Amino acid sequence: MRLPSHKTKIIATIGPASNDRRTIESLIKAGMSVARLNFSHGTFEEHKKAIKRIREASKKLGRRVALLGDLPGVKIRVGKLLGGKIELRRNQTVTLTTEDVEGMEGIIPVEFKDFPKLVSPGDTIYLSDGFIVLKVVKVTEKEVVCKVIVGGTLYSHKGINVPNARIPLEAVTERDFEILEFMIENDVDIVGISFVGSAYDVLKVRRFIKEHNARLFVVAKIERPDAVRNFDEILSAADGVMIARGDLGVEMPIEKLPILQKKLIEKAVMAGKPAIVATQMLESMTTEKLPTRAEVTDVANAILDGADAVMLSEETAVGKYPVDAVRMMARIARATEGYRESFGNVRMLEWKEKIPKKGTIKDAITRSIIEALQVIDARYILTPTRSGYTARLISRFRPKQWILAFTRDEKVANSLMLSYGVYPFVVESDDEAEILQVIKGLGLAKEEDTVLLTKGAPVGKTVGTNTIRIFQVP
Ligand SMILES: Nc1ncnc2c1ncn2[C@@H]1O[C@H](COP(=O)(O)OP(=O)(O)OP(=O)(O)O)[C@@H](O)[C@H]1O
Ligand SMILES: CC(=O)C(=O)O
Ligand SMILES: [K+]
Ligand SMILES: [Mg+2]
Repeated sequence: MRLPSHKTKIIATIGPASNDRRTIESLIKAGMSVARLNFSHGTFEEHKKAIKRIREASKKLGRRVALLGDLPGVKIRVGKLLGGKIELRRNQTVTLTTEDVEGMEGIIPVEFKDFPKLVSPGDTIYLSDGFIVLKVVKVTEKEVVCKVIVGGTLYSHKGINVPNARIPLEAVTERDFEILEFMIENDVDIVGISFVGSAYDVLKVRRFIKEHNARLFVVAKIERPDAVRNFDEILSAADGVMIARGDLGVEMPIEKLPILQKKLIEKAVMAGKPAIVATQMLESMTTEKLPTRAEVTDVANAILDGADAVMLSEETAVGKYPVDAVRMMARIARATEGYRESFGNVRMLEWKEKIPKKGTIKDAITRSIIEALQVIDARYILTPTRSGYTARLISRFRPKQWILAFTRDEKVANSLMLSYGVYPFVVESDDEAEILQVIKGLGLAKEEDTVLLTKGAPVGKTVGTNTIRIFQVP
């Protein structure tokens, strides 16, 4: 086999434009590591088909792909519009209604009965990730009459944001738990929790997963001010985080996004938890064959900020060029990754200094790995890992070598598909001989290649990673 040409993980959302066998295979070949199913859209039937196709394609191509299920959460949405869309013009009067009607010129149905209670005259309402802006003029029991401030084309089921409203709802809804059950039954690997406000929201999902004897890697989506404020506790409760810039860019002043992105990524990377950057990364490729300069630069900068993974949404869900979009991300990643040490925010040699000088065995091992990599020209870092933790700890330092992770557990392997520079393999036993056999068998290494292997040799009761071995492949 050949390892991917890029170490940054690429997440692609599967939707009407990509939910067929051929496109899914092409997405995998182009470099998709994780397929995202957005349960805000589509039916269980469609998602079920997507899951089956992805699993089959991944098997056929011999390329691991993890499944990320994204929960809808408390997002308020536009209902169904006649013909799928309506035009909104500046200064026009439009009525948002909670009645169950199809939308048309001047009338927009809202899928949330208490919507009129959330707003008062003078409030600003954002539609479609903020592309369309309305000002509230009048509120009645079932209607909110607005004036269009910024117009545009509105599509069915687009999101509605009212940044200052206190939404009197739990972040994780009853509907979310039904979907979570579907994800568990259908063997999804990673769950994305939308509109997390505090660690409590994450722990509720964790408890539900545990009660169902399931295991899902839990990603907290940071997309409202509360989540930014409570980021540290959310990060420690979750397995990974997503900077969901679509909603975050409406819920917070948009100009704060760039610095926020850098700060949050840095914290997540240091904690050894994958950081995903999402939304509008190659937005113009939804309709164009090539991205803008600004988009290419955005992807590259997210990588230099230290992101583990970059995500495509409508580009691959409903866009005209889903495969080209993934291919483009892979190209940008490949061209950028080599410059991490000189231009990046997460630099191995600087980060090494953040490891406590008086710390745990793991700290000592991590430090030794980095020292060793500076001295020898190793081909790979070979890491047996039970929970994925060791592989993620090493990934934090973004070595230029691939970290090949070996685990007995399919779920752990799939969760590692989110971590920068880690390529996971499922093995029956994680002893050295088997690992060497696997990599030689796959043609990844040849005799006399130098490799660095981490091990957990029993010391008293400890069986965590406590040993490194550097040797040439026999
Ligand atoms: N099955 C589908 N999966 C994903 N997106 C879809 C699907 N069908 C239609 N779409 C469109 O593609 C866009 C994808 O963007 P994205 O996945 O970011 O969703 P979103 O609506 O912005 O919601 P969220 O903030 O929950 O992710 C959606 O806004 C929607 O208009
Ligand atoms: C991905 C997502 O939910 C957002 O950007 O808002
Ligand atoms: K969602
Ligand atoms: Mg969102």
